[in-house]
Amino acid sequence: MGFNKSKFMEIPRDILIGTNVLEETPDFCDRLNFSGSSLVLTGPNTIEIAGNRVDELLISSGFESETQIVKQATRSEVNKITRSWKNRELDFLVGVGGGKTIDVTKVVSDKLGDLPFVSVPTATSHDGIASGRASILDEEGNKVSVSSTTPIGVIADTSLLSESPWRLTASGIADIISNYTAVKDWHLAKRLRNVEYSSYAAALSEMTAETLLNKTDSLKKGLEETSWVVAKGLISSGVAMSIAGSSRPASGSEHKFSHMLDRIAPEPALHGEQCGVGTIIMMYLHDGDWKKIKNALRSVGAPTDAKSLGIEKKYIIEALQNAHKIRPERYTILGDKGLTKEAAIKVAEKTGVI
Ligand SMILES: NC(=O)C1=CN([C@@H]2O[C@H](COP(=O)(O)OP(=O)(O)OC[C@H]3O[C@@H](n4cnc5c(N)ncnc54)[C@H](OP(=O)(O)O)[C@@H]3O)[C@@H](O)[C@H]2O)C=CC1
Ligand SMILES: O=C(CO)COP(=O)(O)O
Ligand SMILES: [Zn+2]
Repeated sequence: MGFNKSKFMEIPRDILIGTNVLEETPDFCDRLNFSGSSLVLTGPNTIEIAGNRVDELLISSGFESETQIVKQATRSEVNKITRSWKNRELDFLVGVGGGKTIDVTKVVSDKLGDLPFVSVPTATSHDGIASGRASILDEEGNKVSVSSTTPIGVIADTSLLSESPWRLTASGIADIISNYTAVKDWHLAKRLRNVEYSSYAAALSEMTAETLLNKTDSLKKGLEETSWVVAKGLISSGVAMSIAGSSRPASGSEHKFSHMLDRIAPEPALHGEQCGVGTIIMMYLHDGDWKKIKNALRSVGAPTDAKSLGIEKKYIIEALQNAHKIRPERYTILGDKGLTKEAAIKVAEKTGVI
């Protein structure tokens, strides 16, 4: 009989971080006592950036390795990959790419009987790098956050990460900053709805956002130091989710807003970018220092309004009106009824988002 994963506080066993550490992938796999056959799951672009290199390194060190491209983070993609590999000899998985690829790797690992896997982010764009949570689109096209396998190891190559497009890094910074309102929402839900709350997870999440916010002036494109700082923040945020056993410490009303934009906007922006703009608005609703959030996002070049998100104002308003319908059991500042159209316009105008 399997254990109930929600009772586990799973965190990665080993995290390798530093310059050119991708080259140490086979040694890292040895250290994790892996042997035999691996499957490298990677993205259509990231296969060239790191996926093929990981595959080559494993093969040249005596592992058997095959590669498969993950096209999208959907349930059908997960099922397709699982079906093709479930009767094959596989000892471990390696997820190489952005948030979507790593999320799919987590769920495939879960479906293959908790097959151990290593997370190899190619960008510091999201805080799922080290967490056991995954966001997957279901058959109706709705994003669902599921508990899945936590990576047993993480390889964060700061030289590779520092060469990724700055837009991805800025998005990851915004995903961390969004912890501010996620924690405020969680605390509110504890007071009003008596929900399960972890002070440790909340404190870690908030401290991670605070630490990064105080460093935004030093975060610069192409600087390896920046990749170190952001990667550590993303890992720390992932650990907060593991302690909580849910994404609560890193996902509140601002994430609901982003998930709703993913559903309704014809061309959504990046996950962290949308969450960052959501944080400005939700901070305003919480009567917090939303200007500080906005200035920090602006200073790293992350979007702060509809125009820089590349999303028409009407979708921002629609998303604000409907965000509360995402995962309705997760109580936030948006309440059970959400914002009226008038309130949505008002808050978006006041904060300069539209
Ligand atoms: N599990 C969790 O706790 C969390 C999950 N998420 C999820 O993660 C996803 C967001 O992740 P994000 O990384 O922003 O989005 P994607 O995974 O969609 O990646 C965005 C794009 O960047 C490309 N890319 C990645 N690395 C590089 C690089 N080094 N150079 C050039 N291009 C690169 C990807 O390539 P390619 O096409 O090859 O993939 C992709 O085209 C969302 O689905 C979100 O829900 C977000 C936060 C937390
Ligand atoms: O994006 C996340 C944390 O940053 C995960 O949150 P969700 O559970 O809302 O997908
Ligand atoms: Zn997020």
